[in-house]
Amino acid sequence: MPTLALIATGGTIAGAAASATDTTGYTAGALGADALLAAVPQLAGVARIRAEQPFSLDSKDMAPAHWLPLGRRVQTLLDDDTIDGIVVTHGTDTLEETAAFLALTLASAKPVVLTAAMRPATALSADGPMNLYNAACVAAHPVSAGRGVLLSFGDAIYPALGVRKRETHRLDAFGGASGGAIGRTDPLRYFAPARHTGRPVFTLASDRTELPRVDVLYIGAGTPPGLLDLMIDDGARGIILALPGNGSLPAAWDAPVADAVARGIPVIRASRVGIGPVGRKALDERLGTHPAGELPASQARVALMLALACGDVSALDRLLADDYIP
Ligand SMILES: NC(=O)C[C@H](N)C(=O)O
Repeated sequence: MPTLALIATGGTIAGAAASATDTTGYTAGALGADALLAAVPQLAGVARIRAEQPFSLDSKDMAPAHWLPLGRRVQTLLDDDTIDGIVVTHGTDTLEETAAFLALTLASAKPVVLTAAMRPATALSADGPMNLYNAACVAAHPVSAGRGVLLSFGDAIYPALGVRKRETHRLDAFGGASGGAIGRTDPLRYFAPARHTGRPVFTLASDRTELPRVDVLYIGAGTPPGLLDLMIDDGARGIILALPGNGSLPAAWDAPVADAVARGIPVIRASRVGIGPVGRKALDERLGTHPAGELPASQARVALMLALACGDVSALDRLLADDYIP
């Protein structure tokens, strides 16, 4: 029987409310890993599970200061010959950021599977127990090896890079990049490859405690381009523009963006549209911007933080190239 490490970090999957019908007024991260495991005795038929709880957070409060030790701990467990795979339970709100961080920094062919829930553990028809069971099945199965970091959620399996929360309340809250899910857990099967398969794009120094600041700026019709300088003057070292459509830059932004790039501030063109790629355009050559490819703005931000931390902004173009992520 395989051995899995369960790293519980909080979230609604570990949430508790005063009543079983309350799915909004609950405390995320109220329950520990032992309670999550106790709710799914069927896990005993899937794997031996060693649980640990580095923190218990509502994921809205997750930050790079949590990603860094989490990533180091996951890598240590991956390097342990007695561990066959890892399951990370997490809140849904910033799961896409943590997933991207792990996908871009871990080095292993062993499965690393994130999961979460939309209803607290105390709710009628809580989705957490089945999501946890499925995530353990995914992490324990050899067919999941070499597919990089995955999200198992709502009977679907997504590659970490490109995944995004797309619904505020529905149980199938996540969507993938243009290609969507690469597998399902009803039953477990894969029908598409994952292109990012566990080789790290960025390798961080082991004593790092923070990442360079990168901000996301949502561009509405008529948003003043002067905001760019305000963010840079306030300390942003890189900028993600969440632009209309397929990453269309309003003409008034051309000069300020070119100026920011000339001052050494990398700028990534992402989209404020929920799903779909942002490909390279002639303006990227002209202004020195990078297209986000299939990454949502939230994950492009993580990628740029890592690129700046490693002094390797050119890695972004390899990472974000249109053909990199399925
Ligand atoms: N569904 C959830 O997990 C939401 C929760 N606020 C969290 O991200 O921790």
